[in-house]
Amino acid sequence: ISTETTLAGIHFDNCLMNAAGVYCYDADELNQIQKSAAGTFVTKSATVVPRAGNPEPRYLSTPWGSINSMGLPNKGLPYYLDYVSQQQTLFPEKRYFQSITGFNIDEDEALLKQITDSDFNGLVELNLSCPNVPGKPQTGYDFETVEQILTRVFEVYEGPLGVKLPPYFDIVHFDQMAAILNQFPLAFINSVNSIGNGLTIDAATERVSIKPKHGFGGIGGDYIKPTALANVHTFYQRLKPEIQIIGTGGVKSGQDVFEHLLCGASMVQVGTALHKEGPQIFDRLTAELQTIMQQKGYNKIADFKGKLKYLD
Ligand SMILES: O=C(O)c1[nH]c(=O)[nH]c(=O)c1Cl
Repeated sequence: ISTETTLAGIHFDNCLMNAAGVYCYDADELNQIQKSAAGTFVTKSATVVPRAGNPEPRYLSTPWGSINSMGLPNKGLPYYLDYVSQQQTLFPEKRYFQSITGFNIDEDEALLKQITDSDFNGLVELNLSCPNVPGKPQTGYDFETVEQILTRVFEVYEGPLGVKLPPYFDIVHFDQMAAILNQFPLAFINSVNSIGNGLTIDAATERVSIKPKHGFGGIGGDYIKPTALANVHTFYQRLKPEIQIIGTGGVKSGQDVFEHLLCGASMVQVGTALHKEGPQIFDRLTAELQTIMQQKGYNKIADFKGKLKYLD
């Protein structure tokens, strides 16, 4: 029973990994993922200059998930490129993900040029769910800007690259985004990022849970699994087969992993549940997935990937 997978022609021993932002801020956290049963890791989204991020409290775990307005705290791209370079030397056969996000198209280009000029041999995850120009929606919801960014990205970068997308909720938006994405030689899309601008409150103190943005933040965990599965499956139906899908959102059990794969994901990321349980979660998720596969008579992911059945 194998939970290995292939993405962009690259083989990973396990289809499970962390979601950007969780257990990937610095070398200490990344080492813990590296030592875990995860097949690989992705770094915290790196920006042109290091960022402290928003004032705390900026993350809260709730019974059904999480809310966060971290504000992109990160060590800056050079730090992560150095770390990954070390790991590439230690584990020459493994490939890692570098998440990046610019605050405009020129920053995206600058980040990609830095990666090109380094010895990075992994995959780039361009985070489109980041704050955009004030007065415009986040980049992932600004379709013209997405098209402009991807045009520029593929003029300057030649390695395997995918985009991290926010969740969509309208079928026409799925159609519009798929039409844009299918124009480009993307290695993958990662669907979904947190559901933006949720609000959790403490009824006892009558206060919001986190400090930034008057308590508004991205929602993760159980709350978002139905949205995540719908996004994974809708893009699986619409994207050209060369663009594979990383499924993210609401994964905390082997069954959740199975459901993402059934919807068409080739790789599955874990965020909120990893934050709660720690990197040993990957042992549990792998074992639970293998048990489900065994019970169903599946030996490998290809036996069931994308084979969700309809009732019609
Ligand atoms: O506040 C954050 O750092 C953050 N938080 C998220 O939930 N998703 C993101 O893409 C980012 Cl960049």
